[in-house]
Amino acid sequence: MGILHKTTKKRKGMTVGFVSFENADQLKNAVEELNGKSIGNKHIKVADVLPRSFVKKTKPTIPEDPNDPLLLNGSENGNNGDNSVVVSKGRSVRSVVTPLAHMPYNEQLDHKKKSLEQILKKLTRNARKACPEGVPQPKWILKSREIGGLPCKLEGIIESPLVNGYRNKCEFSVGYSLHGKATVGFLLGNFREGVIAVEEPIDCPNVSRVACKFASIFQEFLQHSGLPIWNRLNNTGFWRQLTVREGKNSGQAFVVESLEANISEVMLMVQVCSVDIDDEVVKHEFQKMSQAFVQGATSSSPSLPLTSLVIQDHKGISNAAPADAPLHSLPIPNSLSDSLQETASSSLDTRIHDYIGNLCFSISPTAFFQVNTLAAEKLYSLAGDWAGLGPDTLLFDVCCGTGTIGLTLAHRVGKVVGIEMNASAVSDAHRNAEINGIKNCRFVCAKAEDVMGSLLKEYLNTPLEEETLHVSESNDTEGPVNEALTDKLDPDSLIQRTDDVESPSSCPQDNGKNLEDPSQKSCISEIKNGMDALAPMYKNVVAIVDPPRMGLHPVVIKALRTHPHLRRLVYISCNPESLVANAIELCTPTSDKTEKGKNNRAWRNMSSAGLARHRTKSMPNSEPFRPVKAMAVDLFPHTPHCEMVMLLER
Ligand SMILES: C[S@@+](CC[C@H](N)C(=O)[O-])C[C@H]1O[C@@H](n2cnc3c(N)ncnc32)[C@H](O)[C@@H]1O
Repeated sequence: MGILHKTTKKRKGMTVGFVSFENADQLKNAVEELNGKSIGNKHIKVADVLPRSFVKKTKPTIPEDPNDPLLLNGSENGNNGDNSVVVSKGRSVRSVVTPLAHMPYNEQLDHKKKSLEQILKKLTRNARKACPEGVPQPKWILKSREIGGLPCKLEGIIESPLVNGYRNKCEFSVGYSLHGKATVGFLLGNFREGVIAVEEPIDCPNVSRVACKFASIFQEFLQHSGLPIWNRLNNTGFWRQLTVREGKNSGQAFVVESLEANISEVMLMVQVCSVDIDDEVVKHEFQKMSQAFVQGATSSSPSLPLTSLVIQDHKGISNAAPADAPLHSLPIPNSLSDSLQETASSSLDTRIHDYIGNLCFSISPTAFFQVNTLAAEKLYSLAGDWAGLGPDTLLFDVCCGTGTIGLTLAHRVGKVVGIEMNASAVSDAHRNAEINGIKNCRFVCAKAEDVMGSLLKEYLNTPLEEETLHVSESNDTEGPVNEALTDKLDPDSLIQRTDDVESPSSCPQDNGKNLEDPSQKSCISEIKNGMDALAPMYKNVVAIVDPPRMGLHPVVIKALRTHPHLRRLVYISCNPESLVANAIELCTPTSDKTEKGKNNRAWRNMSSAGLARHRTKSMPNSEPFRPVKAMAVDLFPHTPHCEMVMLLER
């Protein structure tokens, strides 16, 4: 009907469907247009969605994405503003956020290993089912019976060097507690379940004392603030979320016995929604808030570091702000104590730093960085060891964030090509290469699905047709891809994104430091304007992929699978289900009778593995990879999550 909206959802057989909108205007217009309209002999009735009241027996919600503190909070949260919070009896914030905390750590590891084995078996089962008729089953499937149905050996799980207080980043929701008190902490469940109560994080063993303390300072401040806290039932209010990011300013050895002594930088990012609020009032509140943070930090014993204070202004319904949500930094008042005067002078430097091995990483407020730095170091070194690197290796670091994997392995390879869609993370990656004196890395700011094919071709020294740079393989995509990945490519989009890339010299946090590396502005234009001048024929082409929770885009999988020179692929994943789904597509044999993808909607009800099986039917005939070995690294003690690494070869 041409009605603008964000998503629609209706289960088969249900007479009720759900429509969500980008903004209040869209919603208002849809209500006016739709209410009472007839479809066939039925009339549409529009009603508000009321959260179901919480049912006692509901299973505790396990946060879905350990790296995304938003989901650590519950992906949707809220309070109803009148303090009549939905009661979730018997739940504690500790059991929601850290559901394994009641087990000794070695039992937690056993528990995770068993559940990973179950997930891995899906790879064997689905690849066996998807193997085309007349094509022999690969050896790894036949041999799987000898190892209990696993596609390859699960070599174990590497424990986290730090078990408590390991998170270097926490996003605390602002809401009302079960007792109606304005609270800064974690949700007791998610909005979908009707749970909107927020409780203090004090009992969550994965949160550091420093982060807890800042949450409590902010909570105290909110009791006296003149501006309202965010109400998720009607999407109004001002204060939404507090992110605490911790960093180090020197690479000296980590002292496990005294965790706080290792933290020398703290960035606080406060998310607000300033719509319809007078600028002067906002300014005054921010001043009071900065004072409160400084006062709280200096009066703590020992005092807490506070090096940057950032405001993120976000109007959207969920707290998940887009990467381009406006950010501005607030000066940190240098009154109160001498120790803070020093930090005040650097208050415009809105970044934190962390160390992996002996490399320093400079991280901007919204860029991804693994939340457990010491365990991440183990993860990256495992991935490097399995990747079979050498001076003749070209390493693709797919979904490279701030460049962590590529930069830590750069000294072991000929060249690193990193691909990342978040412009500030790419800018950080360039800066990180510069500050660590690393010269053999190139970072491309784009969605991997838009450039993977072109980059692989470039390093094969195959001349690229001008059009292929624009067309992108995503035209072949069939069936579902995650919403975030369904962007239609417009011919100019690649060029557009190049311009979006923050040039380090114009970066407000740059303190005037001009990093004169032309490659920093290169991005897609570099691919277009004649490729890497030196693009030699690397003997050994390896990819380490570390995609977000939903896994790799089908176009990226196809590009990796159909590139004959790519013999080894190391897949890192925080979601073993999507790793398995992607591995089904990478490892299932194909035949020369490729089916054209049918444009039916049956995929809507398919599991991720079923969907992957379906996609293998239209994979061009190509040599499949085989799973060689897998290993987990526990980055998230006390939660059911861990990172999984799988080596694929052919
Ligand atoms: C799990 S993080 C890994 C980052 C990095 N490898 C690290 O360990 O710090 C996933 C990264 O993928 C990026 N990303 C998400 N979708 C992407 C896409 N379609 N193309 C390229 N990068 C993407 C995110 O911005 C994020 O930085």
